[in-house]
Amino acid sequence: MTFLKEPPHKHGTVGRSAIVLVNLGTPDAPTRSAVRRYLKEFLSDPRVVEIPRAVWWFILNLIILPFRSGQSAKKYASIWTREGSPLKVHTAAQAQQLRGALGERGHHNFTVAMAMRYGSPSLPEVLSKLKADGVERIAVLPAYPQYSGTTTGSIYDAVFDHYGTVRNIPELRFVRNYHDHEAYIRALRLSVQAHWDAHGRPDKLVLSFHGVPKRTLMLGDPYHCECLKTARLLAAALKLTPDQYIVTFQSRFGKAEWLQPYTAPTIAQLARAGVKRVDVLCPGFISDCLETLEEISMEVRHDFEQAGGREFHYIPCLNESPAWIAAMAEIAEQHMIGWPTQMPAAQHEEAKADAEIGRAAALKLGAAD
Ligand SMILES: C=CC1=C(C)c2cc3[nH]c(cc4nc(cc5[nH]c(cc1n2)c(C)c5CCC(=O)O)C(CCC(=O)O)=C4C)c(C)c3C=C
Ligand SMILES: [Fe+2]
Ligand SMILES: [Fe+2]
Repeated sequence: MTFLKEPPHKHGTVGRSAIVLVNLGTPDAPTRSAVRRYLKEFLSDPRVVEIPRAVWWFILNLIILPFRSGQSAKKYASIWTREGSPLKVHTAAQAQQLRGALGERGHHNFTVAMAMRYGSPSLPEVLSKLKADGVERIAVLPAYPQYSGTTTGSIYDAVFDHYGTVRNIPELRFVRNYHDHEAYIRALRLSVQAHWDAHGRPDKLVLSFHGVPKRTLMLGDPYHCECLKTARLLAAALKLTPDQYIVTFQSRFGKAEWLQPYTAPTIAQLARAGVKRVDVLCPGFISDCLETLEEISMEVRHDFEQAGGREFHYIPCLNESPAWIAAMAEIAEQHMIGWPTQMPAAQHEEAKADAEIGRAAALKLGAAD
């Protein structure tokens, strides 16, 4: 076993802490080849597709990638912006604003970075850069409020895999979920309230979460329960009665049964049943992306209108809303407890003196400076 080369040890520096905001990832461009590369990495993850590897290799390489890459590229092209993929643009902006919000709370001796589970910037790339910058403590913040083995679990895998190749491993902390965090629910409530203050209220609020195969629920994945809890807390915060909202699951992939009810047919059925206006919120996504901007705001909107619905409102994700940035700062702060991010000057001096002693001793042992 060989480990990655450690950067030269710098005596006289104070170890920094870092928050890494990790999102799913997205293609580098809305082209067939870039989407194929992204889908291949994503769909080869055994956390995402739990089918025996040899069987899945044939299905993925001979059926899914040749057909889906071109279709998905067209969808990506319909939401692509001048700055790039919305998912990446929002995640980068959130990381930058989180840095500012934590600074306002007095945390200065730390870094905020963003990474993607698939595509770039990759976790190994970002974690290596943090090491080179002298980071000694890392809190991993997944962009998923609800835990699922398919998403959060897979981020943990990638972090563990990376540190399996590292000699000097930093202190690690992981945010597991925040589906019921008061500040997250508050940010969702404020976003819905602002939409209703500007546009009036719907006949039905649809809370649409990304689906997962039903089998994962039966095998113990807590995702379904966490989605339902988010919905219950948000409905209570908005003072909604059970008939004023519904929880659905979108983005089904493949032939197997996924969590039900499915978003698209449910919304079409609402229109057929005489519901004139629906508002759709996707609380499981903290950034707008293909699944919200194209699938919900374009495809599902079309289905609703075709089925006789009159008014379809898509309520954007939390993105860079001030309440969400504040919520992220609160969640991050709770996971940095005890870390010297607000290090007083006296401690800085003490750490420097300790480092000098260490440097002198290491030099005596023949270490390079
Ligand atoms: C194949 C199985 C999939 C599982 C399980 C799954 C779970 C899951 N995904 C998200 C969040 C996002 N998924 C996004 C895109 C996307 N998801 C799948 C498949 C599964 N997802 C595919 C194949 C794709 C790519 C697009 C396509 O070809 O349809 C995205 C958007 C990415 C973007 O670039 O904008 C997000 C975000 C969650 C939260 C989740 C389980 C809880
Ligand atoms: Fe997905
Ligand atoms: Fe449940």
